[in-house]
Amino acid sequence: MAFTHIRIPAGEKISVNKDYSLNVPNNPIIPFIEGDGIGRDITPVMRKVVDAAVTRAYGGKRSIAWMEVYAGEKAVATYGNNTWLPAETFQAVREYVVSIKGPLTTPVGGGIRSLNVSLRQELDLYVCLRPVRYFKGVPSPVKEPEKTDMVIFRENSEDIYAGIEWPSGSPEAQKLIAFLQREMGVKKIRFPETSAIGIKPVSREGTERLVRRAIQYAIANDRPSVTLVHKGNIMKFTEGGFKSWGYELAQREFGAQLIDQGPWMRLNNPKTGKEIVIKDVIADAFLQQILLRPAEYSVIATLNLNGDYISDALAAQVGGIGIAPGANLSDTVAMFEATHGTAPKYAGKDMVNPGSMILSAEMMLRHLGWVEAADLILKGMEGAISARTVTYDFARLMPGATQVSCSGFGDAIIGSMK
Ligand SMILES: NC(=O)C1=CN([C@@H]2O[C@H](COP(=O)(O)OP(=O)(O)OC[C@H]3O[C@@H](n4cnc5c(N)ncnc54)[C@H](OP(=O)(O)O)[C@@H]3O)[C@@H](O)[C@H]2O)C=CC1
Ligand SMILES: O=C(O)CCC(=O)C(=O)O
Ligand SMILES: [Mg+2]
Repeated sequence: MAFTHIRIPAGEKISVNKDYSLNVPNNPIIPFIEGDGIGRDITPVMRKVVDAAVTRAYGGKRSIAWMEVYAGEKAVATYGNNTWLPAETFQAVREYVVSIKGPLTTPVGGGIRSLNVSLRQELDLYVCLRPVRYFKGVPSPVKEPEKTDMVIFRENSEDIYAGIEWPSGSPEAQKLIAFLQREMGVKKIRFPETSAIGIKPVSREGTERLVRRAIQYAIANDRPSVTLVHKGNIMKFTEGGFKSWGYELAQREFGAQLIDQGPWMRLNNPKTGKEIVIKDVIADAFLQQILLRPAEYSVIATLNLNGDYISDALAAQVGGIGIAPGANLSDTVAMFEATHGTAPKYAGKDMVNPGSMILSAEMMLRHLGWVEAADLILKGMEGAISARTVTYDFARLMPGATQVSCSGFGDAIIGSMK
């Protein structure tokens, strides 16, 4: 079907096999969303770095055909009529299988709901995958940042992010509160007249598909443990359910056995024969342990809100959200995106760190199987940082470093690929 505003470049579509593996042509069409705020700074730099890596790795045999698709402020400017997320953007992202996006603005307290969350929900991108690793030379607030090496699997389709909530005083909130009080015997709403109210759906299916992907990842990548992070002591049936269903899945599908009386379990990695420990920790305790004993954690499986908080907290330990990459995944579609937002005060200043988006693209290249190009991006990033050529966020913590612009950092990465 023809698009209205999306221009299809010369190139070929990626397709998905029955076993979810990809057929990647040498000139795949990759949709990209520029993003709001600093999106206009970091997205062009990401594209330039990726193109340089691909050219260097494959000498013209492979190239990416970038296809701009629209969301956020640029969509409204392009489509009019207050169109924040055009239907053809969903269609393109689904049809072309692998895409990358810049950050999108979400107003607080009113206005449109999160476009980021809408994309994830609509496309059922149920895994938010956020690896957190240290690059040598990056300034960090902790003494041994290299001990932080975790991969977060954040459930991306349910929890309070489902957006089922009503404002204080609204007829809907009043109706729901009255129902809870009259029909469900609820007596614990402290200020029923003025309460806003939200609903937190957490399902067995949603938990199982997320935890399954986390364990599969641990097996494929020779990781020593998977930790279920939850607040099940307080939210017994939602977060507590996540914990129980996660353990049950590990037993049922991966043959995990209790360690002593449990609840911790172990399973044998069928690829390596090594042990993988399945454990759990309560979310608040986890947030202090990642600072005190980060080496004890490897793969993390958690619910949507916990995963949002944990992502930024862990990113800070290894240098900040300027270099925190990520991906949103369904069984077939993959949409890569940075962990950070639109940082509006820096928009258009060619100043911020493009590292998060570049490393998200590095994950994307690896997902395509273009590992040589992905490796070149890592080499370039490591080279630029070790030469102490960095953007403001690192420079302010690295006395004597050379501060460069957003685009200057991209050029330093390209220069270090040699
Ligand atoms: N996936 C997405 O699209 C996301 C969108 N958002 C949205 O973004 C908007 C702004 O959110 P906000 O809470 O300010 O969070 P942001 O992540 O946009 O920014 C917070 C701070 O993080 C630092 N930062 C962010 N990105 C970079 C970068 N590339 N390089 C260096 N430093 C960086 C800056 O710190 P400093 O001031 O110290 O320099 C910045 O002020 C909101 O509308 C929010 O909803 C938020 C998160 C994810
Ligand atoms: O959608 C948003 O505006 C924020 C999302 C967010 O913080 C995240 O995904 O990490
Ligand atoms: Mg966040």
